[in-house]
Amino acid sequence: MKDSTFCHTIAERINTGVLVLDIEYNIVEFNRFMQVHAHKKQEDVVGKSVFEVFPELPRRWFERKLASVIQLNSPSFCSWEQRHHLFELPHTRPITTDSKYMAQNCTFMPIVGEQGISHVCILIEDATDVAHYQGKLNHVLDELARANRIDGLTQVFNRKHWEECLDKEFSRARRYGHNVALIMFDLDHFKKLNDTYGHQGGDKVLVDTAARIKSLLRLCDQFGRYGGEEFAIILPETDLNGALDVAERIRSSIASTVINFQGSAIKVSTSVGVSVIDSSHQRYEDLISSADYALYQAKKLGRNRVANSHDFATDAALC
Ligand SMILES: Nc1nc2c(ncn2[C@@H]2O[C@H](COP(=O)(O)OP(=O)(O)OP(=O)(O)O)[C@@H](O)[C@H]2O)c(=O)[nH]1
Repeated sequence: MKDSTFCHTIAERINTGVLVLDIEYNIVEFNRFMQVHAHKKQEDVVGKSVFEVFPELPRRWFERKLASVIQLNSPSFCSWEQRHHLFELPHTRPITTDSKYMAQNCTFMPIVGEQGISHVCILIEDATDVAHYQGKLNHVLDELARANRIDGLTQVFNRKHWEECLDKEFSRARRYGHNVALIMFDLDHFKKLNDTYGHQGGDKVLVDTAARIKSLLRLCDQFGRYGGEEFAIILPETDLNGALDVAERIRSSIASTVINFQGSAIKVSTSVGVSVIDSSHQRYEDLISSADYALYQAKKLGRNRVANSHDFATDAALC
């Protein structure tokens, strides 16, 4: 068998597209894979410009790619991750993918003739399965990353992630001398509420309360569930007066809202502790302790109220 016949037989049988162009972009070779997937016959495309046969090709990009392959006399690769596909070849997989076209890995190879590079061979590999499963994997990884950050019940940050946010915000504020305020609030007599309406009733109160408070906050505020029925909010670039305003808004919103659960109208209140970064806070945990201490004072003073740690600074230092 002659070399060219040998090569032609291989090109016809491999499960990869083979497209050979001359340096004027005219099609010279169009193997069976291409004929089947592009639904075009060899005799209808050979001799025609590749841009006429595949008008969807990104012409400028394609011309530059071929120019560099020819100039450098070196192969070049374009993966489906860079460009999902070059040629609009419908895929034949009985699976749902984001695109109706075959994902492609394309290799561009210079072919050297007697007078230098005369042609460029493009190998087109079907990467639809890989792209599909990579997409699924990315989706699962995103979900996992989200589950790692979000509290499953209330859909606000979980404690671990919220503390990581506070750690960063606290370091930034200390370094640049900026403000950062902390609000911690805890629903009052929640045990009694659970006893009266059951755990499901308690859960509904937590979910509704978290959603309502979230809607009161700015996008840059970081809202987390600190534990049980206790929540915490980081307010970047916020001074004491600003934080007290937000705290009062939270308190009054919770106190004035009725939560409907299985025909019952549940009313709940909250005690709120506020603290703003100052020189006594060496670590972010110190800021949490201050806000928590203020929250404890709000409970002690009768609940359904806001207290700030700066009013109890001396007491706190004694604790
Ligand atoms: N429904 C429900 N209850 C929870 C959840 N996490 C914690 N709790 C309950 O919240 C209650 C908290 O009770 P306590 O710590 O005694 O506080 P409290 O009754 O709210 O009293 P004060 O905070 O002093 O006003 C406990 O009964 C916990 O079981 C949860 O995810 N769902």
